[in-house]
Amino acid sequence: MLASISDVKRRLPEEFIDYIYEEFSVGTADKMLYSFMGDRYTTLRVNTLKYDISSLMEYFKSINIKFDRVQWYKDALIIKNADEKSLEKLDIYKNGYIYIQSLPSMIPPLVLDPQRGEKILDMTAAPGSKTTQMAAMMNNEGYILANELDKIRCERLKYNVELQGASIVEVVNGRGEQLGDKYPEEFDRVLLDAPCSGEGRFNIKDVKTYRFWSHREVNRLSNLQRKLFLSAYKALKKGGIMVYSTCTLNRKENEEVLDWALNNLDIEILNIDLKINGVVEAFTDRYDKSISKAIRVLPSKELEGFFVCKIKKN
Ligand SMILES: C[S@@+](CC[C@H](N)C(=O)[O-])C[C@H]1O[C@@H](n2cnc3c(N)ncnc32)[C@H](O)[C@@H]1O
Repeated sequence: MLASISDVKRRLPEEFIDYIYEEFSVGTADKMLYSFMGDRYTTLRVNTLKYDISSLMEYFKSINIKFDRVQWYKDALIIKNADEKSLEKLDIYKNGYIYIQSLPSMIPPLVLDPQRGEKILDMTAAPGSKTTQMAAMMNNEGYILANELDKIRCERLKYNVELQGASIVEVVNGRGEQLGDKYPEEFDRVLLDAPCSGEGRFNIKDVKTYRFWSHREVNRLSNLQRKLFLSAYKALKKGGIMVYSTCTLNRKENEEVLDWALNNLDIEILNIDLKINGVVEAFTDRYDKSISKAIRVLPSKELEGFFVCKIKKN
């Protein structure tokens, strides 16, 4: 039986649903709730270290896999008639020629824009979607330190880095909070794709996505995100660029972390140039107006929810 919006309201935490209707217009909130029914198209990125988009499209045509291109990213495809499981059976998957990744998750590396030869820190990196994307963007020239706290996820990160042939990546297992003191002002760019409450990826068919949500957990994460932000700031060279991103919707883990950072650190927020449908400005009603340069990807049938901000250290 098909799920309905009342199933979404019944299954997700009531306080979370109330929050969505308080923060967004009824029309937008309804659309977001529809998105929590799940069932998005599978999307992927070609690994340009091993393959290229033209060959991939030719190959998919030859095996009758239908796809759409993504107007803001030439290396990404939306797959119309195959799911993740069937793509995983293909040799191009097993050999690391493609990486299955949601579209919004591809945005933070595009915004960070790592350059060949640079030194990059990926502070919370597993399972490595963005680490491997950055290594490909840099054509394996430069250096990426990819850190992850969770031991099991760290193994997954190592596996993906290896499979994708991302040879400039060094994987380490530790607390991101400690890296700023360990590597002061060492990196040209830092990605902080922070641990978060994941509200943008809630799916009523997968209880793991929302089971642990609570206001208390959101507050805990907001505190952790500030510590990670401070560490990322310390590890960044003066004039360096960092990206702060989450896949969650609430203010505490997004605008409020930035507002805290603007009040306590010497940073400025930069414009994001990508033109993506379904993207809106961050909230500024209670915060520094420059926070409007950060973007919110609203969760929809096409995209999971995301928050992305580009920051310069002065
Ligand atoms: C949003 S996920 C990262 C996703 C990853 N950037 C990607 O694109 O594949 C956040 C990661 O942070 C890790 N983490 C949580 N607390 C951490 C900490 N204090 N230091 C470093 N990593 C942490 C989590 O285990 C999780 O793997």
